[in-house]
Formats: sequence, structure tokens, C-alpha cells
Amino acid sequence: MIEIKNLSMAYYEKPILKDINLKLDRGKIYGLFGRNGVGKTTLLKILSNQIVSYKGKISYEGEKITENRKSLEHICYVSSDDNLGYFQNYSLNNLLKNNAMLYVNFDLDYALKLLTEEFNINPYRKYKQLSKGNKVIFNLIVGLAANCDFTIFDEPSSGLDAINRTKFYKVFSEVFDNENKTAIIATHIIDEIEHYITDILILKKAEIVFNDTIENFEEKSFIITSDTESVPNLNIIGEESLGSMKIYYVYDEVSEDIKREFTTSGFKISKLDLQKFFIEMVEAKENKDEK
Ligand SMILES: Nc1ncnc2c1ncn2[C@@H]1O[C@H](COP(=O)(O)OP(=O)(O)OP(=O)(O)O)[C@@H](O)[C@H]1O
Repeated sequence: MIEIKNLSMAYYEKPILKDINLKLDRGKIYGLFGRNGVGKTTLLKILSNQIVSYKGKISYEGEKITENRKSLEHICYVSSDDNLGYFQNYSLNNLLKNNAMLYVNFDLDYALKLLTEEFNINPYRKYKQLSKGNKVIFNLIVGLAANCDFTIFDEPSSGLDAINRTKFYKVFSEVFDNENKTAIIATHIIDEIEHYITDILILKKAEIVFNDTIENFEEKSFIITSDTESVPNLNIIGEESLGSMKIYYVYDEVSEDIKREFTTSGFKISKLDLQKFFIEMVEAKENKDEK
């Protein structure tokens, strides 16, 4: 487990993360969502020991990550950044061997199989000779083959074509169908990962404003539409008007019986998808809060 206690971080006095408390459990797949510039990459780099100047405590299996060599070997950060600096002159084959030295459980044969058979990339090419999308694929293959306890994918499908995105998620779901492995995926393409994640995290204004399982989300979220002015007494996270129709976005524990009562009183109930929920959480409520 990774445990984050009272994590705060600022760039030039601008708070990026404010007093975050979070537990990341084994066997889960977390979707981390938030608007551009909110601090997702900063948080993920802190979790993978690439940023160490912060306040608070982060522990991996009970030990502080900055003082724990195991955290380097078992937490893998996969970037969609295509700049490996000096290492871009290396062949893919040699880069994989380097990663095998860094991550104790790295499966070199599997990485080569993915590279050549699944994605059809020549392992003797240099990293710098690859297209942007293929550089991202290479980074993803490292994450998939590293066999880390915690793998962090920062915008994994950035720059990938539809076929490669589909291939990546197919391999991803095979690799992470494992109760000991945890993945954290930060992405803006919410509908693409909705079916793979077990938990939802939403970062807004430097805080985690939503942290719940996908099961709870599916049970508690719905849209209620009414053509009268009457407002249901529910936890409404956003609302819209469409002509004379009022649309309410709800996140609340409501039994099927109560939902049936709403329907007989003239309300219409429908499903709220995760992308719309996210928009309502970060935007609609933001505007309402500021009014
Ligand atoms: N090295 C840095 N120095 C100063 N400010 C930085 C630095 N890196 C990031 N920031 C700022 O920190 C904030 C959070 O950036 P971060 O990259 O974590 O956001 P993000 O949520 O990952 O964004 P995106 O979805 O656009 O990738 C932004 O305002 C960004 O400008």
C-alpha cells in the first residue's frame, strides 16, 4: 500500500497540492482525473520519488518512500514524454536491458515480445529514431513488463493511434488482472478507461475532491429530469436547463424504491456517465461555488 499523509507542495509559493491524504491499495486500478495544470503529474512524480521537495509523508509498505530502496524497484512511472535525454541514443534492446537492471521483476522476454509481435517495432532501432507515438508505446511496454507493484501511467494514450490504443488497453487489462498489482492512470480521455478502473480520484484546486469506487459511482450517480420547477431533495452536484426542462446531476445513495417514487411523481431518471460526472464535479460546481 502507498499511504499519503498531509501532502502539500507548492511551486514558487503557488500551492499545487494542499494537505492530501490518500491510501492506494493493492489490486486496484485508479483513474486520476483533473483539469490541465491541476497537479496530476506533480502528484504522480512525488509518488514515484522524482519530486522530493514536498511537505507531508508518503510511505510504501509502511516505510517512507524517500528512504526506501524498495520503492524505487517496485513503483514504476510511465511518462508520455518522448524525451529520454542522453538515453535516446540507445537502441530499444539496450534500453530494455537497462530497465531490467532497475526493476527487479522486469520481464525482458515479455517486453521484447510486446515490442516485436504486438507492436511490430524493431528492437535494434534507436529510441530517437522512433515516431512520437512509437516512443510512447516503448515507454508503455517498459511499464507493462516492469512487473512493479505500483505502475503509474501518466496520460498513456497520448499520441497513440486508435489501433495502438486498443492494443495497449488489451495488454494492460491482461497484465493488471492481478490482485497484487496496482495501476494509477492519469488521463483526459475518461470514456476510454472507464471500463478498466476500479476507483476514481478527482483532483481539483490542489485537493482530492472525489475518491470512491466505480461500484459506488455506478450506484450513486444518476440524472434526474423534470419539467416542473420542483427540485428533488438530493445531493445535486450540477444542474442545467433545457427549454422548460430541468436536468439535475445527482450523487446520492437512493434506493430503487425511492427512484420508482420519483418516476411516478413525473421525474425521469437516467444514467450519468463518468465523463459528464467529472465535468459537473470540476466545472459546474466550480462556477456555482464562485457565484
Ligand atoms: N518545474 C516547474 N516549475 C514551476 N511550476 C511548475 C513546474 N512543473 C509544473 N508546474 C506547475 O504546476 C502546476 C501543475 O502541473 P502538472 O504538470 O502537475 O499538472 P497536470 O495536472 O499534470 O496538467 P496536464 O493535465 O496539463 O498535464 C501547473 O500550474 C504547472 O504550470
